[in-house]
Amino acid sequence: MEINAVNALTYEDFVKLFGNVVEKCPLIPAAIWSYRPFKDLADIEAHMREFIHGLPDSGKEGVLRCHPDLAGRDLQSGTLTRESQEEQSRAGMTTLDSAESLHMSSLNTEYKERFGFPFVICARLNSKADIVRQLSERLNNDRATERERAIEEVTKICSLRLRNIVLSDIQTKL
Ligand SMILES: NC(=O)NC1=NC(=O)NC1=O
Repeated sequence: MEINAVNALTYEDFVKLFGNVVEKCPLIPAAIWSYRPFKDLADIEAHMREFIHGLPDSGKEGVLRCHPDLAGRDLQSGTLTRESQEEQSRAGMTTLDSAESLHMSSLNTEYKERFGFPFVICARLNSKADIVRQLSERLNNDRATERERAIEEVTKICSLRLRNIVLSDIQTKL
């Protein structure tokens, strides 16, 4: 999708197209629509990143709480968003055996009890083993460090989802 086509989108169409680039947080694209015209895809990503990093700690934790657990309840009940479903299945979360599933759920519970928000990682950039290792390692962080680390992962997920939308549209156009 050409950047000037993105810039020409109405507010409603912009939020319809980019509404879930940050999981269940349409507020973020709704807010950065005001910064159009965007120079290019990287410019949109930069505005999204700035907005997220500019949130107060409570806002950052709110964004994290909008994320479904990896291999969690939403996956089991089939209520993940399309993007999350695709990301989680590609990271092997849909083919865990019962021991792995139990291990993930106890680590997720321990993490949530410690930090008050769910463990978030960019599943598309990590294997199943990476995810378990990161979850175990990051449990040792202090809250402030872990909040920033998790938000970094949110911005990676956002960038990949943004590219998916803008670049895949180009493919259908060609
Ligand atoms: N808790 C999570 O990290 N969830 C997710 N990461 C992704 O990349 N997709 C998800 O649903």
